[in-house]
Amino acid sequence: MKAIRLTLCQLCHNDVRGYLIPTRLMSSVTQMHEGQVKVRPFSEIPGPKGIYQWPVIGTVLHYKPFTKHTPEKIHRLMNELFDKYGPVVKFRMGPQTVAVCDPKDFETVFRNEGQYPVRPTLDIVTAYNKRNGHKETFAQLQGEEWHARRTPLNKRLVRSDSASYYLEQQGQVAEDLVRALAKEDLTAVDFQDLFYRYASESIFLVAFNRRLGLFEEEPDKISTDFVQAAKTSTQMLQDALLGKLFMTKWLKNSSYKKFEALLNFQKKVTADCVMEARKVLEDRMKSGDFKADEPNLLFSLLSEKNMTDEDINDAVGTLYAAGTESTAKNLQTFFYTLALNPEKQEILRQEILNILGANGILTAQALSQMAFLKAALKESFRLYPPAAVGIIRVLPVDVTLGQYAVPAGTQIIMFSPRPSKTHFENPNQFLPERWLRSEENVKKDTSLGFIVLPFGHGPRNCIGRRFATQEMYLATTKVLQNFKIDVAPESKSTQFIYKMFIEPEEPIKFKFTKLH
Ligand code: HEM
Repeated sequence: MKAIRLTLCQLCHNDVRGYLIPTRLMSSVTQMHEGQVKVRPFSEIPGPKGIYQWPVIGTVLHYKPFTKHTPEKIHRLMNELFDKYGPVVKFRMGPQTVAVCDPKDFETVFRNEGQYPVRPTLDIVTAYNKRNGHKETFAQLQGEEWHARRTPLNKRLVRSDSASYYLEQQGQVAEDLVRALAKEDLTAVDFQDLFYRYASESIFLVAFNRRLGLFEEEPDKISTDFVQAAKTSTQMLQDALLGKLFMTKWLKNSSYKKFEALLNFQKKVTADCVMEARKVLEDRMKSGDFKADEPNLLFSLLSEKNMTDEDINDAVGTLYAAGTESTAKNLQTFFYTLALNPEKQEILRQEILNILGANGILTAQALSQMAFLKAALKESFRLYPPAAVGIIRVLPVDVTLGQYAVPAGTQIIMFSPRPSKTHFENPNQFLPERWLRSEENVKKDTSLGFIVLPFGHGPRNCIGRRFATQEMYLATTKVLQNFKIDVAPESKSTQFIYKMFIEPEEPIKFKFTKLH
């Protein structure tokens, strides 16, 4: 089962002979180890052997009915492999893969990822784009092509003030969420749906300059159809990531046709919304009401000479798609963590009330003072890592991981959920305070800074991280100003699974009790 396509060739799997590091490798290794280190060849990396190393079958054999594991619980499989084989494991996850769990190795990988980090892509998306004559989606590209498409977005999404421009508008969405949570008799599924609507509405207004209206009594049909199409296609992408739709690369089977129809519809709505925004922009330009440093993302992209309409549609469509489930699911997990830890929830509420009062609105200045809020979210990310195998790289150079030589072109998984538990005192406790004192800890060992990486790291990290955190801060401050968060007893031992991002095995029965 080849779930993942590598765009760099995998020619380099020949063993590295000789036990001392060759001179051309030393640059990457000497940063990590002093003096000459004995390096063992790639062939000696421990892991399942024999048939487990065969293409397709080697991956399939890790899961039911051959083992007790399922792709959604890949974190358990990974932990089992590390328990058995040590901190560097070679196994099949699609291609032959090396998985590491030591933050020192994460540091080595990131220091060697180069200017254009390579992350594996999804075959079904590439097949769709090729079959329909579209350019490849920017998040699927590699090398200079990826860089050229990411650069204009970086400029507008990653600057510290890029998200704060939307604070007020996104704050109104947080108020809609609070009103919806105040309704009685909401079920566990309703809560899940509300978090989804919140994330969807918030990022849609950034990407398309308008509201979807999902909190209205009767949302517009186009909006609900668009959201449903995005939800279903994201679920299909999750299946593809877990290796379930690999035939769609070769066959236009029924799954592929469904995916194609969903994407065609989303592309049409996206193009209509962007065209509408272009008309508004043209009017503004005619009346002289447009400056070169426009802070509005869509207007700013539309005024960029180096971007075609197709590039812009792809960029904002990708931001919407990548920014919905991710934020919804992680917001839900954060609320769950706060519900299980009422004393910490109270400390956080007091911080919010001290800075904002009972009804105040979050501003960039207020946010800069909320150290406990930021520490609490980081600690929630540590306890419940957003993605199990979310950070993967294929390096352009050979490196040494642990004591093993890993050739360029190998798929490398950095499994951060494990050091999130092994490298911290009282790892199962929710202790936001540990991040308030973290400066000195991080100074002691730089690799510790590579453990809790909810948004990845380096030039290819999550481009939407400022928006994701802003939306989570907005929702949390508004909700804690208004409610006490609790969960029903049966949800207190919720197990989490991964479908691209973390989600509860069963929907969580939240209880939002009004404070006033
Ligand atoms: C809590 C919410 C989110 C989490 C946990 C998350 C996590 C991640 C991670 C782990 C990566 C891979 C990074 C790497 O390989 O180093 C990523 C990539 C990406 N994320 Fe997010 N993300 C979130 C929200 C968002 C939002 C709101 C947007 C859009 C506004 C977004 C857009 C993207 C895009 C486009 C990429 C691919 C970037 C590229 O390939 O250049 N994400 N995200």
